[in-house]
Amino acid sequence: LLLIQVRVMAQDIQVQPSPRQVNVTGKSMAIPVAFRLVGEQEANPHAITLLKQSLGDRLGTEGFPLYVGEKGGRGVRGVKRLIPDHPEGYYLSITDKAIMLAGNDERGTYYAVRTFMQLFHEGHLPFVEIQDYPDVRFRGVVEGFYGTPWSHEARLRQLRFYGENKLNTYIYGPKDDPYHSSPNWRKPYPVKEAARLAELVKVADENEVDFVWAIHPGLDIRWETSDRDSLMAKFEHMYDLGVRSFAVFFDDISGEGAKADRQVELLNYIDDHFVQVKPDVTPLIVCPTEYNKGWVRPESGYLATIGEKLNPSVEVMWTGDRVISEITKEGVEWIREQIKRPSYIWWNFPVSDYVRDHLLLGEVYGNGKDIAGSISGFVANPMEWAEASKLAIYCVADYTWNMQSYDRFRSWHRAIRAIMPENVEAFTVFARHNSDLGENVHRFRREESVEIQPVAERFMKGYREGHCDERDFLALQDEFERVAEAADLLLIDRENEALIEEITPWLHQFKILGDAGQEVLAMLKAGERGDRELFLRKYNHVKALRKRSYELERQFNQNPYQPGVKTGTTVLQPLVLDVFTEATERFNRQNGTDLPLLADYSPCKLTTNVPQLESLPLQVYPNRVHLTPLLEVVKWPVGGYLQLEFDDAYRIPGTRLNFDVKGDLSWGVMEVSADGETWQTVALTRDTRGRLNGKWEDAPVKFVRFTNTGEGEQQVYLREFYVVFSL
Ligand SMILES: CCCCCN1[C@H](CC(=O)NC)[C@H](O)[C@H](O)[C@H]1CO
Repeated sequence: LLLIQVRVMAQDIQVQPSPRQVNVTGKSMAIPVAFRLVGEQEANPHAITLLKQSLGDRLGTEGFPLYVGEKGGRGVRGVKRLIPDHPEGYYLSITDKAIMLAGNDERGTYYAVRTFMQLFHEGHLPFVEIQDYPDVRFRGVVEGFYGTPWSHEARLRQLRFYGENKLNTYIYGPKDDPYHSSPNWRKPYPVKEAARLAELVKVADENEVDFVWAIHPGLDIRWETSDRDSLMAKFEHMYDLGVRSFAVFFDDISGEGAKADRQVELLNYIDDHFVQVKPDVTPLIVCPTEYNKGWVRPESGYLATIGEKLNPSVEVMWTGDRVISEITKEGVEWIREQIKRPSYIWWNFPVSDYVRDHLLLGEVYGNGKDIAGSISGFVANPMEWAEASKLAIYCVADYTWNMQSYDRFRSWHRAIRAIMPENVEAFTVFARHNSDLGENVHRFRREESVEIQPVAERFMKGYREGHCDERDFLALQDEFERVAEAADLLLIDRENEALIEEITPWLHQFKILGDAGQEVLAMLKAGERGDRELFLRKYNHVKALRKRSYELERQFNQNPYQPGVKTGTTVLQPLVLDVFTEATERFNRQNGTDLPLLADYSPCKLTTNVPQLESLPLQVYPNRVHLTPLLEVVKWPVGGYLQLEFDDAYRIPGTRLNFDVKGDLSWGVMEVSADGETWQTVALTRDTRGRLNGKWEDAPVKFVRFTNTGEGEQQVYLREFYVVFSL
């Protein structure tokens, strides 16, 4: 056997997640042409399958000895005391005598094989000894977001990805699956969906992932035996499909379902009569109603009830100090006191169901590296974009396996290489500028465009003071060129089509941003040189790009919450707008022109003869326009009208107004028109909260107005008035 003395250093050992203890001798050998497998009968069959898949026909009864198995198995007898005594721990050694893949348990053996497969480095096998085990017991993903649940194919890809990255938990809990939550949590899955879930369980097993099926009964559960029996029957149904891990989610509910003592009674019943009596079911998991510190009401005694009365074997989930928050040592130690057990972290990142127009592709950071001792699990709640979520999931795998050695940038960069090996540079540029959330209800923010941000700030400051720093100018131009290049390279990428399909709207938006950035800088230069003709050419091009950007926003990713497609919102987009505005204002001053500024572009403008509404600002979103609510009483005279005029003809799938008046609104009428001449009335219906809702589904219109056609002046509060429009 040719012993090639290729030097191998510890850092050459590229294993993901990073192993705990690695000793190298510095030597390596060529990969043997044949391996003699020892221990096949006793070892974890999934580990054997994986070995066979990776070694193929090299594996047989002759050749270099390859021992595999769990502690106590004959094949790994000699290294028993070297195997770390931790769940999922393993000992791996490669010498010129033999290869040893020894697990502390079945999953440990599987992970030893996973690590072994990554050591085939350029045709050599390094002589190495690894002792490894994970920091966190349960690691993975909770599909627990609002919005379109992941597809079956996306879930299969996820489970294989978890196997590769030593994640051992996938919790199925999509909020919008009617059989997970109301109204059908009591019903068995229809045949087709049941078969798909059974397949997911099988593929999860093969990848050593616990498939946890969660139920979300709290919206309409009644605390009677009939509903308890319904829930038990549903769990039996899922057990028959192969599910061996179960969860009950009581999050985002109020009323009867939120009562702690009732919840605990049900959970203990499930634990005593289902989990503990079945031979092979893992500990029950519950997501409590008070699942973050911000929502804890001490007088409710909710957490105290959980802590004192819930069976100690039940895992309790926790999202941290707030719904969306970084997980700190102080925070997990606080909750551990309350619930009298380690918490099972539900980390609400990279979930984006409250900023649906943004992609969260940034680094995973902000969580303590010293929390392992106080938590039992750590699962990430992802975006509805499964492939795009893999960036963060990869980093969570790294972080939860070996916290102390976790390096947020190195992990993020390795994630990019793992997900887009053919387009690392382009995807890095794209991810760098698609990571912050923008303003949002949870006030959770992430870094974005970190490298270019100081350059942009310094350049803009200088430009406003009258000088244009050439070096910064060139650096910004280079960055916008890279943005445009990255968009085009990724749009034609075929190595990960599922990912490209998810992010295509954002790639188009990114291309427009790259072009607009280059053009707005060219416009600035033309202005500096007094080249009017060129300035106007660039000015018009940027306006056109802006309009295209708006149209993209109205065409893709439509949803009732944050429709549209945002990219580079924290640094690059504001920079384009700032340079455009400053250069245009300067041009207007120098040439006595009044070229409108970009900010003026809007698809909708307001006209009214009600004095108090004249200067009412509009909140214009890609497919919704809101009137800013007014706190004072509005005096609405007879014949007074408020009119919205759009730049194009649109359908009006929804409109809502709320004047906070007790009686009906017989004095007012809502109408639409395509030409401002002939008008049709929109029927309005009052909902339970006194709001008037309407919609227009006939021919597209350009005008929407509301008029006081009554007998006298009305006094109203403009609480809410919005119109949803779409092409
Ligand atoms: C005002 C209510 C906001 C709740 C938001 N949470 C939900 C529940 C949750 O976090 N459970 C632990 C969903 O999971 C969702 O995905 C996530 C973030 O938007």
